[in-house]
Amino acid sequence: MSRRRFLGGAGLAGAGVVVGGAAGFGIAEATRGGGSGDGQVPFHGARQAGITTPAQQRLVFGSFDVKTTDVEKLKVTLALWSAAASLMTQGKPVGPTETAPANPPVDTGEAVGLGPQDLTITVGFGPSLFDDRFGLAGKRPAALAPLPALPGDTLLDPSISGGDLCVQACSQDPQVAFHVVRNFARIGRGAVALRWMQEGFGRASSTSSDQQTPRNLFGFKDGTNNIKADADAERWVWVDDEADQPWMRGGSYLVSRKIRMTIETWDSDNLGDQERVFGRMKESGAPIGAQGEFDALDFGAKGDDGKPLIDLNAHVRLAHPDNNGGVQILRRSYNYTNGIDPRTGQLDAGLFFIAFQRDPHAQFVRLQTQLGHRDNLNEYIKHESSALFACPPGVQKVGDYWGKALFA
Ligand SMILES: C=CC1=C(C)c2cc3[nH]c(cc4nc(cc5[nH]c(cc1n2)c(C)c5CCC(=O)O)C(CCC(=O)O)=C4C)c(C)c3C=C
Ligand SMILES: [Fe+2]
Repeated sequence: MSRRRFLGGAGLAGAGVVVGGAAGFGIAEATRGGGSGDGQVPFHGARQAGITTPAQQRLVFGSFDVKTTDVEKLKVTLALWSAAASLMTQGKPVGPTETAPANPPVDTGEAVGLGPQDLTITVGFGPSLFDDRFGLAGKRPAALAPLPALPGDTLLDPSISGGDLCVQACSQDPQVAFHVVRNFARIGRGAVALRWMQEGFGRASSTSSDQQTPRNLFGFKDGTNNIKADADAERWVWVDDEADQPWMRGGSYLVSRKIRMTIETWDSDNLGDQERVFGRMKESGAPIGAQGEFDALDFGAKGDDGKPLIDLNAHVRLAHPDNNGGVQILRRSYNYTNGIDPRTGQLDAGLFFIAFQRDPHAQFVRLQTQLGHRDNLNEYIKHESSALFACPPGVQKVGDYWGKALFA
């Protein structure tokens, strides 16, 4: 298929995907809905949704390997995905669910009638996409160099790490989010294949001051000191005009870490120690020694015994910008459970940690190096998977596609 043909939409129609027309633009003013499922987050825009968008309740995250070595097929897949995403974020199927009885329906059907549910679909490119298969080696940004080995990485499982492409689907409804990854896999069959997938529930990071701070599976408020102001996002999340690779301007880098939490051990720990681990009070979320959740952390405060109120290896002390040269990240994590670990009979559950930033090496790596060495929390967690993706700027209009400037 020629470049002109697929950019003209012939490829989309040929693959059975209805190309989103001008209807996709009419929702620029759409509001985020309540419980009715009709909340829409605009898909088209200079920046991808699903990064600074207030975190929805549910996540389905898919990592894909590219199976073709034909760059045109890869581009067609990304164009098909972009057209399908425009439709799904409006609550529409990606094509007819009723076809001739002899043919499979184009849309798989499970999201019909559920509404858009604040769906956002965020796509990223892994470092491995920039090997010698697609002629992209010279276009890999310095910030997309693979993550170095970090303390605590010894238990990482390569089969659930990395990937050439990622899709982060977030929604208020789990089936709407699942529908995205399933249909992306279906649309891309022959060109891409799912490598690993992770579901998440109960957003475990507050990303907006309008949201009540949610709790992680250890029962602590998570996201209190997250990036919430636009100015901080400009400084720490979005790649700006000085980027070494122009195609990433307006994008962001996503780091994911599946972090198993040893819940049974945690549940037998006493409350005082649980609070010492984080440096915050469990119920209120306040820093130890303070009253309110949003009170400042005072790392110099000492108790009657002369010891620091916030332990020297407390998670919040080690992760705080004051102790990391000012560095911040935008956390957008979700709780997860994959049932019971058959080897131990214990809960297989934890935090699917997602962070967005403009430079993962200067930000995530710096934080995790310090946390991995000293964090009190390490006694109760295991990092099981790791991935890094460059999320390009947004798809601006119908006919454009994720990464168009990369392939230009
Ligand atoms: C490398 C970055 C981080 C990893 C990995 C990480 C794992 C992790 N965190 C919690 C729970 C909490 N984290 C909290 C704060 C916090 N965490 C990080 C970074 C990582 N966390 C940062 C930058 C911060 C903010 C520090 C600050 O500025 O004060 C908190 C406290 C509440 C809050 O501010 O969000 C909790 C609770 C878990 C359970 C976990 C791995 C499973
Ligand atoms: Fe944390």
